[in-house]
Amino acid sequence: MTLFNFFTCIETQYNNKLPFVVYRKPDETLITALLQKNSTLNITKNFDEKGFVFAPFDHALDAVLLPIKEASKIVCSEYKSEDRNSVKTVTPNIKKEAKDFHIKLVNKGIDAIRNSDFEKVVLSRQEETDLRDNNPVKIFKKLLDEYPLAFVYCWYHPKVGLWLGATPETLIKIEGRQFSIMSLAGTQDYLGTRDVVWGTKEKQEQQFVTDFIVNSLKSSVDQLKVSATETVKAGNLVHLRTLVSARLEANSTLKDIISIIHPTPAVCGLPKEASKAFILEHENYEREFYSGFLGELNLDTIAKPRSGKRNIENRAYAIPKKSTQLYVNLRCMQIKDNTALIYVGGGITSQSDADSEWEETVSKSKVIKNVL
Ligand SMILES: C=C(O[C@@H]1C=C(C(=O)O)C=C[C@H]1O)C(=O)O
Repeated sequence: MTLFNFFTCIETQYNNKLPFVVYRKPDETLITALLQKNSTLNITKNFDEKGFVFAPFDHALDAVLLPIKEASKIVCSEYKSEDRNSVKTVTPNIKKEAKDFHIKLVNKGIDAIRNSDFEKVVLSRQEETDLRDNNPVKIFKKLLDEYPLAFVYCWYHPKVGLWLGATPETLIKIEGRQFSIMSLAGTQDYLGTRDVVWGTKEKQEQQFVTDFIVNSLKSSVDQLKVSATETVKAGNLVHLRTLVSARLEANSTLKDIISIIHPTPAVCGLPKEASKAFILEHENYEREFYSGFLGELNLDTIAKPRSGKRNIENRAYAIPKKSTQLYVNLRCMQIKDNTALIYVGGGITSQSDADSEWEETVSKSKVIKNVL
């Protein structure tokens, strides 16, 4: 399909108020869109259908499914970045009350940690920005251009809303029974190199995430492996990242694994229930789908042979498998009329400093503001 036709189909779908998702996976060129043929709001409870899932932060709320059987799938492989002369300087437009509220919130979190209510909590805020242009396809293209290493998406349902983002964080990838989970936390501004020194606060907050993933999964998986921790670039920021991989035991389902790990301490806290209760009580807005997850669910794929040789015998061993690739919904926004609601947060530990945590959310908000 030509580039023009591809984006015209998406615009028509949006104008007709029909649900769709369009996305590009990290470091790939292929863009995929699923266009739902009706406006039904489908929900998944068991994560056993095939389609695209969009799940909220609060796992007590419903996850929306775009079922593959109710959708037309279109792809585009020839997208090239356009030179848009986009203005990159972001004018700070932050209300003093918003800053004061966030600093108070972080200090409340630090006090609760010192009081041993929990060890880590991720506290966030929502920032409103007026849009010069609210065309989702134009904004999606800018996200594609700016963030080639992110999972870039635009998701729409007339009964739910319009969301876009460019997230650096994978929640889980599963092919057959083999899976990997990302532990991503710790943030610094990117200053031209990934060769940076990390403080104990950042190392500890990321270690909390890795330990949580390993400890909560070790009894339901085999062959658990933990990678070395590295510094990764995500737009104007760098983070610490570790990958945990394993095989699902025969009697564990995707639903089991999701309910164990989501929301991870990268977006919620540790322990999960106490930090989540604090978030729901003290943040002054609803996270909805921010820090939830989204992605392809149980799609058919052909598993590649293990050997690098691409010969006929190898192809004979290629096995059809189900593949799930879910991403954490970060560096995202919701568009309502001419306003973008941008969502940003950061991990608070006993060593946090409220002013630095505020600055971290300001840096994170630039990921989205850069494209508006
Ligand atoms: C919560 C966010 O990001 C998460 C929190 C991070 C941190 O506290 O350093 C880093 C990456 C993400 O796991 C966000 O971007 O809103």
